Amino acid sequence: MEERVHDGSGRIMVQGLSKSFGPINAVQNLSFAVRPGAVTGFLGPNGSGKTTTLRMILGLVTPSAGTATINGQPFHQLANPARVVGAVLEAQSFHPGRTARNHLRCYAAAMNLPDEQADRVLELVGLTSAAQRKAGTFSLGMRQRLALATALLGDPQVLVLDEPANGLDPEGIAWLRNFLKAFAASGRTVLVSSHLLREMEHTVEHVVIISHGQCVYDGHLDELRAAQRSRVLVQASDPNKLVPALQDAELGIDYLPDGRLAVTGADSRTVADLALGAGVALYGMEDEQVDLEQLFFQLTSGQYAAPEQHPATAARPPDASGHGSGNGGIA
Ligand SMILES: Nc1ncnc2c1ncn2[C@@H]1O[C@H](COP(=O)(O)OP(=O)(O)OP(=O)(O)O)[C@@H](O)[C@H]1O
Repeated sequence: MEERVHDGSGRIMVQGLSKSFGPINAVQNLSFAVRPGAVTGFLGPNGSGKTTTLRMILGLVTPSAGTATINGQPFHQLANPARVVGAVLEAQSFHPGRTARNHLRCYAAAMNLPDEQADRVLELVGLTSAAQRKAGTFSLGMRQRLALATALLGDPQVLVLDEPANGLDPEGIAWLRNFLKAFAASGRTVLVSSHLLREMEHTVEHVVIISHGQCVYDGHLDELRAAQRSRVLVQASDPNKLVPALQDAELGIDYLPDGRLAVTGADSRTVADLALGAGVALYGMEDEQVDLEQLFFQLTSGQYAAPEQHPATAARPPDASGHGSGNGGIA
């Protein structure tokens, strides 16, 4: 291929980005950075503002406030955007009667790229054997691959994908995971949205989680994992007597609606010993493990009580209201 446009930082910077549609505040004061070399997951439930944010990054929606830049420039100021950013937004439509190869050749011609580039990207996405098939006969998973191939035509430095795993079977998801990881490992930038943390758990290193258009977590997935707290759920004969003993031991206590206490900071044996010391009988005890999926649900439903802040890290756990400052971790 001729001249490459890989000389920029490859960074996506979102600063104070907001978008309202009439009374709907789809995105509110959102800030985050996406760096090359790792896959960044942009996670949030349906309707949390992911697509609107990605469309603002790609210059398709005008922000109500704030900025989004790629390589330090707004999308519309990039000299050759298709060579800098490849994007797949929602399920794309293809001319049903056109073969995959011809579809790609049309786009390659529009970008001034040689025909051979079509075959190169078909191979990259594992569609070589379907090159002569009409796009109208493709399964949803194959259409996702063809959309990705289209995004890759310009050999971009940055990939932005909106829910690319939708419609993929487990094998397709595994393939996508390996592809995105390898793409990022080659020093490029990947921002990929999903409403399912589980789907992205093994793909992404860095996560930006949004809820109601606001950032609730921006940091490494490993640090989010470390923030998982297991709790001991205790049914005590006299909770009012047990609570001071737990407080003296500096343990965390939540009151559950069913009358049990949820204790953090100690294992069940320690809690049992403290109850014994306080002369309180225990009618039941249960270890509760909070998995990543639950944590994601708690973060995005706004009911999450924050773990201790990790001062030395850029990770930004939410405040007690379940919402972060919205200024997630800009370096
Ligand atoms: N063009 C529009 N006009 C009016 N409201 C819109 C428009 N686009 C998005 N919204 C609203 O903005 C909010 C955020 O939508 P957005 O599509 O960005 O969320 P999302 O996280 O991508 O969700 P999904 O995964 O369901 O696409 C929603 O309440 C949506 O209804």
